[in-house]
Amino acid sequence: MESKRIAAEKAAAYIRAGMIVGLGTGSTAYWAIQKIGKNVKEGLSIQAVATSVHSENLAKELGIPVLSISEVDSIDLTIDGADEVDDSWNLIKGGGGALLREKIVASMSKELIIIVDESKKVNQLGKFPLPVEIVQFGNEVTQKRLGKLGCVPQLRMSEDQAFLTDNGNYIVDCHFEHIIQPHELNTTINMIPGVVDNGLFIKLATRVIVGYNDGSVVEL
Ligand SMILES: O=C(CO)[C@H](O)[C@H](O)COP(=O)(O)O
Repeated sequence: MESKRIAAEKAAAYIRAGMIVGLGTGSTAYWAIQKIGKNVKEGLSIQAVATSVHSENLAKELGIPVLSISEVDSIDLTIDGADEVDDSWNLIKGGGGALLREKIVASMSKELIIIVDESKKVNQLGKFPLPVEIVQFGNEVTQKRLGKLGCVPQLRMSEDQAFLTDNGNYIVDCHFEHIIQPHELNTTINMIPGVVDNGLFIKLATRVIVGYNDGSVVEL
């Protein structure tokens, strides 16, 4: 908890007045949104774009002005969490189910600061199941095709129903264990009909900030 908060607060220090700021999703991004809300209350003038309905609601509760994605052409700085970060700063994201909006916002951002606690740093991606957002139509065959890529696909459930993203789609968590060529896998997955996008974020992060349990925080 503390390691996530300190990473988030270090990232928030990069925000300058007048910026359009992308707000990530998850328990680490939560702390960034809290800090931004505090700064806004103290007079910082920014506008934000959120990566999920949940983050948007939180931002509004804290008094952060939120724009719709349709109102912006580009974003100055986005702060978001990740489920895994490798040595090349490639990421697995989507543990919270927000990968599609997160990837769209990341791709529009001049700077993407990833904030993680130390448990998220890995040498190779893949231990964390890779989330893939798929449309409901034909989802059974899409899941089978994902399985042929060498993973065990598992439809994400919420209680006894399929989990639905903010976009009304399903998430399949693909258990690979080892992802050797993340760039190629990203392309291959996204070529499957029915796949909307997947949680591999390749060469999108411009800064990674890691919070440690001993209270230290390191920018990679
Ligand atoms: O990609 C995400 C949500 O879709 C999150 O950034 C990722 O799951 C990390 O979450 P947390 O900070 O709670 O560990």
